[in-house]
Amino acid sequence: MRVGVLETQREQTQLQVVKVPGYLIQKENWQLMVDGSWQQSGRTGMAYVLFEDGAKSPAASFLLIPEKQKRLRISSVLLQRNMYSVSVDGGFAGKVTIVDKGLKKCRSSPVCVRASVASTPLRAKNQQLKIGNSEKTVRIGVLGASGYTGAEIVRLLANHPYFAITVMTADRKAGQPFGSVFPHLNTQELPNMVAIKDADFSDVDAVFCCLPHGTTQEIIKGLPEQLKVVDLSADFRLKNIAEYEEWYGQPHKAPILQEEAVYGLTEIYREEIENARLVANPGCYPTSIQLPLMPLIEAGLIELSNIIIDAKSGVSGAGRGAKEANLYTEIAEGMHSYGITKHRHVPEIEQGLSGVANSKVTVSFTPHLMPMSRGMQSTIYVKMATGVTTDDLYHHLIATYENEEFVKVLGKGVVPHTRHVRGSNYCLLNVFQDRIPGRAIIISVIDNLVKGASGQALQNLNLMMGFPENTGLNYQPLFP
Ligand SMILES: NC(=O)C1=CN([C@@H]2O[C@H](COP(=O)(O)OP(=O)(O)OC[C@H]3O[C@@H](n4cnc5c(N)ncnc54)[C@H](OP(=O)(O)O)[C@@H]3O)[C@@H](O)[C@H]2O)C=CC1
Ligand SMILES: CC(=O)N[C@@H](CCC(=O)OP(=O)(O)O)C(=O)O
Repeated sequence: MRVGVLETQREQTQLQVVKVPGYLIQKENWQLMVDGSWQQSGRTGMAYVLFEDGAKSPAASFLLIPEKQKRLRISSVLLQRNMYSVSVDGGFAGKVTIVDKGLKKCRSSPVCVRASVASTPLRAKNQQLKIGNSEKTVRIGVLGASGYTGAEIVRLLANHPYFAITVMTADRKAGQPFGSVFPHLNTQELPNMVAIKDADFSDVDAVFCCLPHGTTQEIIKGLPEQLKVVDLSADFRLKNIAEYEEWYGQPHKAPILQEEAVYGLTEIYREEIENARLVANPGCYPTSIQLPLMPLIEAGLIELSNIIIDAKSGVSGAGRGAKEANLYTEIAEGMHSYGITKHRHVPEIEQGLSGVANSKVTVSFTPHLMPMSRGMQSTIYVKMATGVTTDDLYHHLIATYENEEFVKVLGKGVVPHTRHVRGSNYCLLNVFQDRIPGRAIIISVIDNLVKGASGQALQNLNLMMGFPENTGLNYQPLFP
């Protein structure tokens, strides 16, 4: 059954409201049908869902070919509200139809469906720039493919319909076939790993830079300027160069690029990331900590002082390079703290929290190494603002993340475990009442290699290239 139709012309940005009283769109049956032609045939078009508050989320991407009709399934998580609109861009002229195969009468209030087409020439041009010259596939370089986060990028891209790896680099393992370094990914057809100096970037549109911090700045500086870059290292995360030099003990070698870099905490800085060329992917601890704390601080629900973070990481967080401290005998059958009072993620966490607070926030942060290969938990102790309850914190986090695919607040009292996010891009959160009146305990878990590194990096590159940010990331966690 048809519930909304819009005829449009190129360059038109027009909303048409179609009211369907007494009906609720069943999200699992909801489809967009586009029927028309595109100015930029052979490129990728985007459908967005626009929410009442002005927020805009990519919903589906599709190849712009002059086909008669195309049905697009919209990511269902975006359709949990009753009112939204849809925009399609990429230089489209034709007809958009919203189709609901399972339209059912519902008991709730009347629903409005708005259909729109936004297809200005500028949008179409941006889309063209984003995708690269006449290619429908984005050509990807993975720098540091022989490391843990590099391999995780390769694993995730195996399911990506638009990204294809054309260049892979390694240092000590340069020259070795990727499948012999990581036999679990042996079935993929991949280029050989080469040293960065031998890599040919003429066949690359975007790179994931999975190199140790300190080596990264000069390497990114040497890349062709048109490449989009997501840097997984810490080299571009701190806005203040002096602070970088203080915490990382070395001079910054690319301060101009530092100014350009956008901090890639996807759910918080989505719009800046969409328009960025260079994204500094957050550290794993800062991801697990800022996702719950930033909205609570911004809303004034917790005090800025007395934030205590007890965090724990799996050993893959330290990378694949051999280090005495990471030997089996040093890690197994026990746990220990490290970096006490001086871990380099402290300034990154404080930078993010201070930014939303508009004043300096300091935290007590102690990381621990756990005898597990992947996973991360941050247990965060906070003092609530006067009159605020743990229910207020809980409901605020629910409201903040209700339309997010990868950040989930669990049901009341349900404890997030690291094993609930293993191999997936989820961050699971919950809030608990402390025994001490006025205080609350927040628990946040991620997989350090996915949401804490390569998964979030892919989320970011999807946005930078104009694709739905969940593309290639629909992995359910491995459990048990
Ligand atoms: N592991 C994690 O959970 C997270 C890591 N990060 C960050 O991501 C980056 C990569 O981490 P991870 O994959 O764990 O690290 P690994 O140590 O596992 O891998 C490092 C990669 O970089 C290559 N490499 C090392 N030195 C050089 C060099 N001088 N020039 C060129 N290539 C080099 C290595 O090649 P080869 O092996 O052939 O020598 C390898 O491919 C780091 O900056 C890390 O801090 C961020 C968030 C989480
Ligand atoms: C277990 C372990 O050693 N973890 C790493 C953090 C991993 C990470 O996020 O590192 P970057 O900031 O370099 O990206 C550490 O504590 O240094």
